[in-house]
Amino acid sequence: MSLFQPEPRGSRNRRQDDDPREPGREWPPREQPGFEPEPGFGPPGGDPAGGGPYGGAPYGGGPYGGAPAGQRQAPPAADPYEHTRPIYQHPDELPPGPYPARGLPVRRGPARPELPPGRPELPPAAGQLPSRADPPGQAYPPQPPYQAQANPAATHPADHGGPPALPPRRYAAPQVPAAHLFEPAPARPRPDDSRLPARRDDAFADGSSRQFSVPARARRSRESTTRIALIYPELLGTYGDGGNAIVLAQRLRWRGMAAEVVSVPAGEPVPASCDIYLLGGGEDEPQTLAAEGLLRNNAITRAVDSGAAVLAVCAGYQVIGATFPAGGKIYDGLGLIGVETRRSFDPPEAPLPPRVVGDIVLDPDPSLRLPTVLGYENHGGRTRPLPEARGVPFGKVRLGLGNGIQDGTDGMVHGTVLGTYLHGPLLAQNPAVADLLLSWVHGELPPLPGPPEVDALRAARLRALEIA
Ligand SMILES: NC(=O)CC[C@H](N)C(=O)O
Repeated sequence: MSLFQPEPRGSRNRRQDDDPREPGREWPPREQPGFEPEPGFGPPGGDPAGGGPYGGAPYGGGPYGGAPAGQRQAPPAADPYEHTRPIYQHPDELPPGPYPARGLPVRRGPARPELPPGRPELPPAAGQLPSRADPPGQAYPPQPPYQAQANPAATHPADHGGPPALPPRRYAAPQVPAAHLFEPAPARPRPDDSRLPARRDDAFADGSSRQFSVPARARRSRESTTRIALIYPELLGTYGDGGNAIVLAQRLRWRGMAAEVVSVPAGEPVPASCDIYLLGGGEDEPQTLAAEGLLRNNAITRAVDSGAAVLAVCAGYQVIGATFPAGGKIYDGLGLIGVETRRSFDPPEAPLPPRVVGDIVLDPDPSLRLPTVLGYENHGGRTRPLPEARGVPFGKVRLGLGNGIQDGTDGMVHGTVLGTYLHGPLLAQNPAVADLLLSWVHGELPPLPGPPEVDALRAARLRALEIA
């Protein structure tokens, strides 16, 4: 049958047959006698290491109950969604507060003048490239005409002039042949201090080694528009992590501050002038394309050097580290934080499930002064600090896997850079983490509790996970 022929009425594949909204249809459905889930594609709670196209039950082990793959699912409770009710309140019924637009006045930045039509011109040998997001009026050197191409990496302007010289990476890829990664690791000499990355602590108010106090030179005044760069959403946007940009912008606006989300499509140069850079999760191959694009102008590293903050989730976390695996090879990351990622490390870290999918809960590092952090994870990579790494883990894993190494941690925080395995989107479920990032850019901000829907969601999730 041709793919394009209409399906016959009553076909098993017709989605309408399963539409719970069909009149007279019971929802949630009763247990169906004889129902056996397919192995590897089982009901919630299935084996996270199991088969399935994504390495296991995609909704496995969560707060929504469910039986292990291969076992019959328990009959649903009378109303399994009871505990989520409060978060679906109609906006008109919400308690008054500075949350919706009708609360605090929204202050917008000055209108941006129209850019001249067409793309800016670039030099034949491009070094530090201007970006379409940089202020207009800048003199753009000549550039060949823009040509859309299928391969996003190939459209990068640096392709027209050869790769620019890169600044030195903080954490270089260790010179270990890939085959060694699955054998006992050779003892690695600790580099002498002169080779260590520059101390970042001197950016902080009291010059102490507390890395998480407010930076002395908060990069932005409260009056200027905070620019939030969403990096390569087509490549690093598989898991809804773009929501982190919305949360950051909204929490600024609720405080009467102006915010702008600058979406940087793959193939475009990354502006170095943003205040916060967000990198989300992605599949292995898009992840390699993202790393390639980011290494071309290293704008994020330059921005971090002048005080910008970075939140990198999962694939993004792996990409800002020293190295990561994809398709049987090891790729260079940005070296912004001192971690390396592999499919597995030597014992005692291995063996571990090939992929971890499910809820994750962290007790954040005490220096961050954050409440419990909630999210979900879906990754095959395992991440560990390099011997010379500075910074602290984002948190201790209370539920889930995180970095997947023996110390039971997730993520890494160093200066104004936060890498973690937590999707969610992270900031939607953990507004305190959003405010931590904002404080790195703006200094201490007025407290902003809630919103109440998020408090209700957090409470419901913690109850469902039997943590609260
Ligand atoms: N969720 C993700 O971003 C996945 C990251 C990476 N491709 C891994 O599987 O480890």
